[in-house]
Amino acid sequence: MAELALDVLDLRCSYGAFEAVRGVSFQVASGELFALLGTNGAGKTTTIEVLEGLQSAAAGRVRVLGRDPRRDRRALRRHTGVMLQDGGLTGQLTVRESVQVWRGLTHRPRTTDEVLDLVGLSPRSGVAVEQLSGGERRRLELALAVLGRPQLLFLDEPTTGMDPASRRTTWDVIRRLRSDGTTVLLTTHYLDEAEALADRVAIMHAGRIATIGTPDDVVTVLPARISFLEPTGLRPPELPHATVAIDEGRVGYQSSDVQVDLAYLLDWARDHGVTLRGLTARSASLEDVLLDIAANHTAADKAHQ
Ligand SMILES: Nc1ncnc2c1ncn2[C@@H]1O[C@H](COP(=O)(O)OP(=O)(O)OP(=O)(O)O)[C@@H](O)[C@H]1O
Repeated sequence: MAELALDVLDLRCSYGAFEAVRGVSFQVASGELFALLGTNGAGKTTTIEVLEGLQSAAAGRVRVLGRDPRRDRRALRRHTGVMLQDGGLTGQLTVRESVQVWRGLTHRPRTTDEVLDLVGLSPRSGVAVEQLSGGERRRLELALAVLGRPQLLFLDEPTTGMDPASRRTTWDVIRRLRSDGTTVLLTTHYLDEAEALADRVAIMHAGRIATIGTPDDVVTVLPARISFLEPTGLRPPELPHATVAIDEGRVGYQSSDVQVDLAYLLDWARDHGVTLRGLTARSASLEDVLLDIAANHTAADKAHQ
């Protein structure tokens, strides 16, 4: 792996007697966009707070840009940008004034025009923060996080409250930052966001990393899905590599060889003169993987409590 921006080895964190992070290890290369995903209470925020130097680890070794995030917090602050879930903006200031205030606190900041242009807020520069939409507010928080051209950017739920168009604009900004060489650690509950943006993802559950890899690799552990509306008066066929279930008028197959099964299904439909209405065939998604992890780990988690 290229130079490491993040290096986490066997991290453990506790709140009193409760161990919230139970031996987490991962590495993020410089310039990589890495998404930390998981179920509620999985330990993502705790892990990120350790990386940001806000919390101490109970055990393990953590390096951020080669430094100890707790001991070297001040030095690291120059090289990292943090977009928090509630960025502490002042409602009466305009967008431009907010950026100007933060510029005064930032080492070698971008110009106000550059950063507003980057996040698409130039047309809103004279508007008071309290009059911004939720999505515009998140984009202003993103502008403040990248004001100091950070090497490493922490993005915590960056598109919460945004409509689809605003999300796409924000994705483009994040992609641009990444292509300029910024390392990004993203957390999000929108799994399509991780699919669209991340080079690699880790899915945490109950204090551990359940799976890690590229989005494509992570989803291959589960079968692909084929589905269509149930044809009237005809039993759907058995497919060579799939199991089938019918739910509320929709036929759903889970297939370990989607190409062979789909060809078989289309032959069957032609031979029987059936139109497969609403036909879809797709790989498993990150959401399928997360749901599977949550369902299958439940018994083991209970044993730990
Ligand atoms: N200050 C605290 N005191 C006690 N327990 C805590 C504290 N903060 C977090 N926890 C517990 O630690 C576990 C991990 O919490 P954490 O916030 O890191 O999870 P998360 O993955 O970020 O969850 P979410 O997606 O719901 O925000 C949870 O069971 C949570 O209840």
